[in-house]
Amino acid sequence: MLIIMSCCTATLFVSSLFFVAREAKVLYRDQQEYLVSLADMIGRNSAAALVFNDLKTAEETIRPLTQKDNVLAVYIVNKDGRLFARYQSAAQAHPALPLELLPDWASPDQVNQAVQQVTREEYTSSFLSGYASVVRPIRMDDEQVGTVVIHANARGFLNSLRYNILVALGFMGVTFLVFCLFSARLQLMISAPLLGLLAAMKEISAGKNFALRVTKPCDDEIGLLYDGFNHMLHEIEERDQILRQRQAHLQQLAHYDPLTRLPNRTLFYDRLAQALFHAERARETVAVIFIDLDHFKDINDTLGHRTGDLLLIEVAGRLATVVRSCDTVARLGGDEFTIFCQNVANEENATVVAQKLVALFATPFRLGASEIRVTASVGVTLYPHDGRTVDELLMNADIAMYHAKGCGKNVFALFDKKMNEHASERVTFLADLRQAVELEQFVLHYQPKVDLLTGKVTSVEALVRWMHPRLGMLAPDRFIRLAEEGGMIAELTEWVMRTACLQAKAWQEADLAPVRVAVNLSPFHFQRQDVKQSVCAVLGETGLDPSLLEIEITESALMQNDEYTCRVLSELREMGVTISVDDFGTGYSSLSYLHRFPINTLKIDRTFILNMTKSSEDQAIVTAIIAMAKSLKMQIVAEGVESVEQLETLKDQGCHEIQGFLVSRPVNAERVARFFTDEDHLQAHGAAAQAVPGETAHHLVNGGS
Ligand SMILES: Nc1nc2c(ncn2[C@@H]2O[C@H](COP(=O)(O)O[C@H]3[C@@H](O)[C@H](n4cnc5c(=O)[nH]c(N)nc54)O[C@@H]3COP(=O)(O)O)[C@@H](O)[C@H]2O)c(=O)[nH]1
Repeated sequence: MLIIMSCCTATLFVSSLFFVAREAKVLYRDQQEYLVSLADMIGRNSAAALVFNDLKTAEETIRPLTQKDNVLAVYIVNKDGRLFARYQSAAQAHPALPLELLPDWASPDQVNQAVQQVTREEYTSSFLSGYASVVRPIRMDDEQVGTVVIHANARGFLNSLRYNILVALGFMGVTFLVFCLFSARLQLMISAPLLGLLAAMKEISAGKNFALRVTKPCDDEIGLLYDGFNHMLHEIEERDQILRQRQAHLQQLAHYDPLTRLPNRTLFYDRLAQALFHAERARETVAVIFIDLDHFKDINDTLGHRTGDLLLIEVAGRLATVVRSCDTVARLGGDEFTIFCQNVANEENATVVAQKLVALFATPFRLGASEIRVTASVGVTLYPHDGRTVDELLMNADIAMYHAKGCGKNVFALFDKKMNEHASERVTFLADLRQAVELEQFVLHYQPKVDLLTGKVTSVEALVRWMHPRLGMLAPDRFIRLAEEGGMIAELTEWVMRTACLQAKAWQEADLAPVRVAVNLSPFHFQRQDVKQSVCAVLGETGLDPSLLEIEITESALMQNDEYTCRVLSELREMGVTISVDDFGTGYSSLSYLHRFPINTLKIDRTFILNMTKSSEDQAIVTAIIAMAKSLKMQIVAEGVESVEQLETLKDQGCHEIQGFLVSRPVNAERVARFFTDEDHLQAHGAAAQAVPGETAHHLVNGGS
């Protein structure tokens, strides 16, 4: 704008200057011509007066000039060079003129000098100084008879010049003003849309609102610029949306459990830390609750992971109904859930929440067509009483939960400092077990299975015991689960299998009747290890005939990953190994499902045998299992037979074999070998049963052990 305005102003100035100068020149010429014509007219009129030395006429000639207010002085000089006639204006101030200074009797030289002086440039063309003069000869018949000198002021010329300059300046000013207005308008036309764009850009970048759009003011280049801007915004908005979606997804993944959509461990820790911070200032109590489902692993193993997942989702939904909106329910992983409740008034209130949580599991979970019963063990700890940090509180809630599990599950426990001792005991116990596996601090006891028709021992079950250096001989219930959790079960099972096979081989070599030995396989081990490979290795190592090895797997192990299970069992069967299903009836398997597996034997769980004589339902279950197994051409073993009454009922039902304290408790290898005779081990019980069944059974149990 400045450059354009400067150029235009300069152009205007130069052009105005040019026109003013041109006008001045014309004015000057007009003025000159006027004076010359005036002088010539005086010369013509006074020529005769000069010739005839008629002063009066000459003065009359110049008198009209005195009326002209621009004429300052008029001099007529005769041919002798003397001042003949003169007129000098007294009214108008003017500088001293050369002839004015001369007296009437001045000599011709003086007059001539003065005339010469007037003739000189400064007096003839000094318009700008405000005066003009002309010197013209007076002629008569081509002879110069005198000279006329006129002095005039150039006020008219100067006024005209001033007027012209003023007009030019006025024109310049108006033009400049119009130009300024026009250019301002022009600038507004260009800059207003750009400023609008700039304002929109600032608004968008401040509010990060990329959904905003600008309305284009015209269809020219600026309109195109607006279109481009909107297009750019559209692309940014799209990318922004994708970015936000991805960020939200990442946020979700980072802070929420994808299965249950509950907060995960990270978010729970974060929220609990904040809650503790708040509680510290407000002097409030916070309850931290740890919930673990009982036997969830079995459900997962038997009904599959899909069902397990559905159950976890249902559990998550139920847990959320117990707490307030300000509390947080989270899933730490697996079947472990945590809750913290803010501003809990006292321990009683925390107890109420824990009771409600346990009660939540009283109603079975309906998953599709099936109904699942699951319970939970709940541990509760309180801030600040039991701990001040997130880690401490969670650890104590976990300890309390383990304590609840130890108390028989499906209960809650409030943290007590004494529980810490139990927890550290567990850690010590785990370390002991690890060492025991390394040092092979175990022994095997064997329990015979007896054929109900012949009364002879068909096989023995190898049952492991831990010879703990401090605690003495420990039953497997005390350490099998721990070995599974501690990742030692495969090593332990291999030891059991190798020892049992070596023992069976030893019995065979001692010319005892060949007895099959049964080994328990943990479902954990079965699913995660190459079972076939370890069985082959042990058989190869010990040289035992595969037909003398029996593998017992639980019903739950059978149900998980059935394709894999079926393949492994078939391979073992092909090798000649006998396959038994342990604890049958406790799982969730459909009876018709069994025929798909290469199973030799079903072992009816001892809980059914125990109640069989008292409960008609258990009796019916046993009858059904026996009938079904027979139709599938499977061998039936009844576990936990303790009384003659049970023995007789099983006989009547057509059960094939029994195992239990009635025959013998699990005993060491030497003692169990006494059963490997042709003797009918049931005959005595039959007779005894007639007499004093309870006593006989008791005697045998003790004797067997
Ligand atoms: N994975 C492995 N599991 C094993 C191994 N050794 C044992 N176990 C499992 O531990 C559980 C407990 O075993 P245990 O304490 O040895 O108890 C066995 C018997 O003593 C008991 N039994 C036998 N007869 C009776 C009876 O008449 N009454 C009664 N109350 N109990 C009786 O039953 C246990 C054997 O049961 P089962 O295996 O189902 O045949 C137990 O689940 C073992 O399986 C191992 O090496 N690996």
